[in-house]
Amino acid sequence: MSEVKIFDTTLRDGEQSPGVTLIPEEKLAIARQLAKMKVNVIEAGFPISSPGDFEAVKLVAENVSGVEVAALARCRKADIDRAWEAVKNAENPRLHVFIASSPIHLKYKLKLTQAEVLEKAVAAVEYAAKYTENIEFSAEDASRSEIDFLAELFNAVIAAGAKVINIPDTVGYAVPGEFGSLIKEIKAKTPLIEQAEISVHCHNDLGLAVANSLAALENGATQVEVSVNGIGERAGNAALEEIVMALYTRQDYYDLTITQDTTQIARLSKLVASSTGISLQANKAIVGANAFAHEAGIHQDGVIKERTTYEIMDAKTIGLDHNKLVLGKHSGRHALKDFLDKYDYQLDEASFASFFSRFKELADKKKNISQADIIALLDDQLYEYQKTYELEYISVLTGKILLPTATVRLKKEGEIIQSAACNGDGPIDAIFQTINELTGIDEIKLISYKIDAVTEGRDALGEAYVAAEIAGKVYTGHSSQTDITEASAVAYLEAINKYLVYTSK
Ligand SMILES: CC(=O)SCCNC(=O)CCNC(=O)[C@H](O)C(C)(C)COP(=O)(O)OP(=O)(O)OC[C@H]1O[C@@H](n2cnc3c(N)ncnc32)[C@H](O)[C@@H]1OP(=O)(O)O
Ligand SMILES: CC(C)C(=O)C(=O)O
Repeated sequence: MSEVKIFDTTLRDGEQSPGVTLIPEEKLAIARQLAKMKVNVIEAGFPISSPGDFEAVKLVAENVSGVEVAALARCRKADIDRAWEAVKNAENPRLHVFIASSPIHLKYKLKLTQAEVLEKAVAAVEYAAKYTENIEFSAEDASRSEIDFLAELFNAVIAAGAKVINIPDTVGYAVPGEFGSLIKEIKAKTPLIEQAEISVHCHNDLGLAVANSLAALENGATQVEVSVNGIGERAGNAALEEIVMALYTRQDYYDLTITQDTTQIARLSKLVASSTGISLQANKAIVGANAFAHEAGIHQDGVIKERTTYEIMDAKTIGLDHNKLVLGKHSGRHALKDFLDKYDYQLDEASFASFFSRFKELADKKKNISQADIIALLDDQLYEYQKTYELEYISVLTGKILLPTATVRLKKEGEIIQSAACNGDGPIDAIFQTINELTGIDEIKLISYKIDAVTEGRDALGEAYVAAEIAGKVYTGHSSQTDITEASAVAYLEAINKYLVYTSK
């Protein structure tokens, strides 16, 4: 079994994502987390590109241990000098030099012949070899290059001292079978190939970066270049988490080993998302919010009975606490029952059947059903409660220079009581405090309060949710009204009424 080396380029190619700039301290924090995950190589930047990037590479090189640190350079002496200056104090520094090899790049961009490119590449590797033996050479746009020239180029740079030859699919043009064959052919056509490691660097323009990288690994590549969350130039790079988890999960298929700590993935992904501002789509493989969530009843039933029916990975292996069963329109009885068991609610068969119907009705109406929604629905059914207090009238005065003042009139068992309180941190707080005064229950701790718009437009229904702790137990209330102050007051009274039913038993 050969070991696959994970070369992470989040801090170099990842930072080439449009709109992303990482300050040196952010790069250091990400590099530390990458080292914690035990990636083999961190490409920390392209030092000639700016003083800030030079600083960042230096900071990473001098402060992160247990991992190789690489710096990128064009085939120019000034680039190589600058890259070495930045990376030289790393525990194991690597110089990564590159030049394009495809006809398109040679003709239009570099305006060089193949012979001139070969000469520049060899000269650059020989120059880098003055500093270190740890040299990686990349043939940019390799997948659109002529294979014989590519093999000749690789052979020449290996002779000049390159220890890793990298075969990038720079513009994400290759498809898996083709890219796998390219690696095989390069191996066959490059006489000195045994003296170097073969690396691949795939872009995701056709959504094939991971598939192409895996095809390359199956055909002899042993280093794969990746970025966290797949960020990078244009559509990005092969995603680190997807490559690592594919190799980890499919050990039955691949004859390859990895040495990374997969439990650091979730943390790393969050750190990169927050530092770069590139948030993740919910269905992103491995690290998206839905990657370990199940909503369909048949799937939830399967997962409750045996997790592996619908999960090929355990959420814990990437550092999450657990998977999620999301209750919604597509959920079934087993998932709802599981939720009730978790919260220790016992319902007989008839009550459960009616609760399930009410839950489905709510799910049809509401896009997002929260835990609080279900508990409120359940409370409604469980507490066939007597409404000790009912709202008769409410008025709230508030404004920029006014202290919020609420006047509340309640009906208590046929009798009208009224009070006004001029206090509170805002109009809703003033309402709640006035109700406390009227009911005489003042040891109420508001645990959560939220307002959702149930419908759209100026006449939207507002749904208020209240969870309040009274005498050590939590009671919930909810109410939908066009007036959100009224909805809030009714929801708050509902929680109090439930408490009164409970304590009178
Ligand atoms: C596939 C990749 O991801 S490669 C990495 C790409 N990353 C980046 O470009 C990010 C950092 N880049 C930068 O900050 C700037 O482009 C710099 C500092 C590197 C260079 O800036 P400038 O000197 O102003 O040049 P500019 O970027 O406009 O053009 C690139 C020049 O490098 C040349 N060049 C490109 N690749 C190479 C190479 N591998 N080796 C030698 N020269 C190269 C181009 O032909 C062009 O040369 P010319 O000025 O003689 O026409
Ligand atoms: C510098 C090389 C490896 C690169 O980023 C690419 O070809 O995409």
